[in-house]
Amino acid sequence: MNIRSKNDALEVIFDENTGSSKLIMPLVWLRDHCTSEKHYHLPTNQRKSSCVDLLNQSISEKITLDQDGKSIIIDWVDGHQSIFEIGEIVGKGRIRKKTKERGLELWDKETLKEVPRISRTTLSFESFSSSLVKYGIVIIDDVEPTAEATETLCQGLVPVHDTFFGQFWVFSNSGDEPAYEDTAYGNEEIGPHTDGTYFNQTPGIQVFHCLTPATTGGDTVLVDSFRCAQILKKESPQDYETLCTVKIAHHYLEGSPPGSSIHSISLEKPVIQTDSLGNITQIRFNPYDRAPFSCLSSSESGASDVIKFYEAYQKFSRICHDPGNSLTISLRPGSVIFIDNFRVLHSRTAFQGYRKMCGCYLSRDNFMAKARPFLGEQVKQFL
Ligand SMILES: C[N+](C)(C)CCCC[C@H](N)C(=O)O
Ligand SMILES: O=C(O)CCC(=O)C(=O)O
Repeated sequence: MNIRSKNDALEVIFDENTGSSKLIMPLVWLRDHCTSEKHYHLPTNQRKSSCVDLLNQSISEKITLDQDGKSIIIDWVDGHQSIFEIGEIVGKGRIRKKTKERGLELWDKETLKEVPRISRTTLSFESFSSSLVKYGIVIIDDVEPTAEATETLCQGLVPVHDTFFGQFWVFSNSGDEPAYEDTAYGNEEIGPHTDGTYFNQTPGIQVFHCLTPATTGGDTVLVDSFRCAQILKKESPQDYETLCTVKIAHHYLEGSPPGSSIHSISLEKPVIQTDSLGNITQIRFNPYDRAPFSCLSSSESGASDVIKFYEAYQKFSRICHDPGNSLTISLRPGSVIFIDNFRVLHSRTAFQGYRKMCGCYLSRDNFMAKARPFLGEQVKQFL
């Protein structure tokens, strides 16, 4: 273990079993991470500094290692002293390694033969959350086939994510239940999509329970869009990049044209959302609910960028529609499906006869808060 002052930073060289490692810690970063009482409110785990004076405070007078070489002690010019336990401060500061799949099992038709299932009678939040995080889908069986029982089950698991569709919905193609102006309330085929792309706060988890199946058709097709994005990246990195950067808006309109009006519209966001390390964090894909693409300019290069976007979007859409990448199931009364709406696309085949569904959206943040204690370190940080 070795420390060296370098202008406005501290160079730390330490042994990491496999050899020596070097990290350069800017002094301003160290002062910002001081967890002494002056800067950190322990009972709430919140920082105290508003940062108005942070750089002025970040001038060191003396930097020393404690006797056993485990902590760095910095005396700052304003008289404050910070003590940093080396293992802890390195853990906080090191750029998180890009983990390949963050504990996620990306799947296609070959690798996931069926949706993971749990019986309500043996249900634990641990098994529920680990399947949902790993695969983006899970079915709970042996549920009483009523809207009330489904609602009670969901409320016991995760708080509902409310939208203008209501907290809990019952919908069919009969016109008996309240209907919105969306193809979900008809019997035509709807291709793979994520829901609520027209909300800035995308619903986190989609729940469906088919209370009355159609006479024929009405199957559910599920697609792991993270896997599809991975395929796109491999086949065509440039198109992948385009979908990570070009931002588009989605909307939900009400009223028939020409009198239709916007009821909900999202800010422009990319189809593939990634974190700073390039990990995919969310896919927002709904070709049907896209708002007008306001992208036209007088420049030729602008026009070619627009064409590039359509080429990338078409390629991604084709991958998402490839039967080799999807799993088709028939939802049945008694079985409730939970779908990660940031990752798994759902679609419905056309159907004949009366069909009744119920379901709701669940809050993804609240799900994750409850699930984190059951998840591995890797997964906890990334989702
Ligand atoms: C789920 N529920 C039936 C209430 C509404 C369905 C909305 C589907 C819509 N096209 C979207 O992508 O959001
Ligand atoms: O009817 C279904 O099975 C699903 C409809 C749908 O895609 C939706 O509600 O988002």
